[in-house]
Amino acid sequence: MVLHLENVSLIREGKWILKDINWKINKGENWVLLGLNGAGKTALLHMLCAYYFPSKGNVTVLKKRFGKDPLGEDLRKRIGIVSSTLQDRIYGEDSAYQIVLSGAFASIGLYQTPTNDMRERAKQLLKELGCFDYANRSYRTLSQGEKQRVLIGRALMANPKFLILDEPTIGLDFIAREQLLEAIDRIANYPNPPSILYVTHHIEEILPCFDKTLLLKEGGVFASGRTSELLTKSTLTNFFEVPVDIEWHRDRPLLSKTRFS
Ligand SMILES: Nc1ncnc2c1ncn2[C@@H]1O[C@H](COP(=O)(O)OP(=O)(O)OP(=O)(O)O)[C@@H](O)[C@H]1O
Repeated sequence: MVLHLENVSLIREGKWILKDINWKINKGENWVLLGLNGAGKTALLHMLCAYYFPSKGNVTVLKKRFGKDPLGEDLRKRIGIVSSTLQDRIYGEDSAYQIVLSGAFASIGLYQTPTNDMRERAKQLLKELGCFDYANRSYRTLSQGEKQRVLIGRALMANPKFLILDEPTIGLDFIAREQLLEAIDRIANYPNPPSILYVTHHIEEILPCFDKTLLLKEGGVFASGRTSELLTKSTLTNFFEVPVDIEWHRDRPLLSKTRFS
């Protein structure tokens, strides 16, 4: 099991931000976490990364029960994360290559000497993700799309079992977004892939490899299960509380609002 949340709730400043969340991610599953602004996605992710401790309930990630088992560096390496919080912490003067390499140590910046195997793996990831041409450029000079690929490379460096991609397409144009989604699809089809959790507001970004979806609304689970069964006109109309239509085009969903109310 990759993730198990049991009756997880979170209170901040007297307000229930997450309410009674139950959620299991099994090995081999790829999930989308979908919610509108303020639904609690960031709070939930902070809990998975042990930045927040639940006010109630249990969080278990990769067999480590938070608050019971020591978490340590090993767990940090087994969870790869790409998020805007991470992006803000990266050192702009580091090269794309150094940033990918730093993933081997789950560190921000390189403080240890990488082995030759690590160097080879970093180069291979840069190639796979189409970053090789700018491997020696400093991070701050990269475009948003280039930065996101480098961070995905960093997240993959330690061969994680769980890869969390928190709104990775923010700020990307259509072409950069589709290229990034193609790269994510390739990762999902690796021989021994990590389970991927893809957090988004955008239904059209749900790739066929994301077979499971959790709809988060006002801090609670609105629905969860097979993506194809959840992404229906009636479920999404109830979820968004506005009438919507959903169409499928080449196994990708397209959402539209049917009328203004
Ligand atoms: N530390 C905190 N103290 C008080 N309220 C908080 C705290 N952290 C989050 N919240 C509130 O909890 C709710 C959920 O916030 P969260 O950032 O998790 O939403 P989100 O789904 O990530 O939204 P977005 O898509 O806009 O990033 C919001 O109403 C937010 O204002």
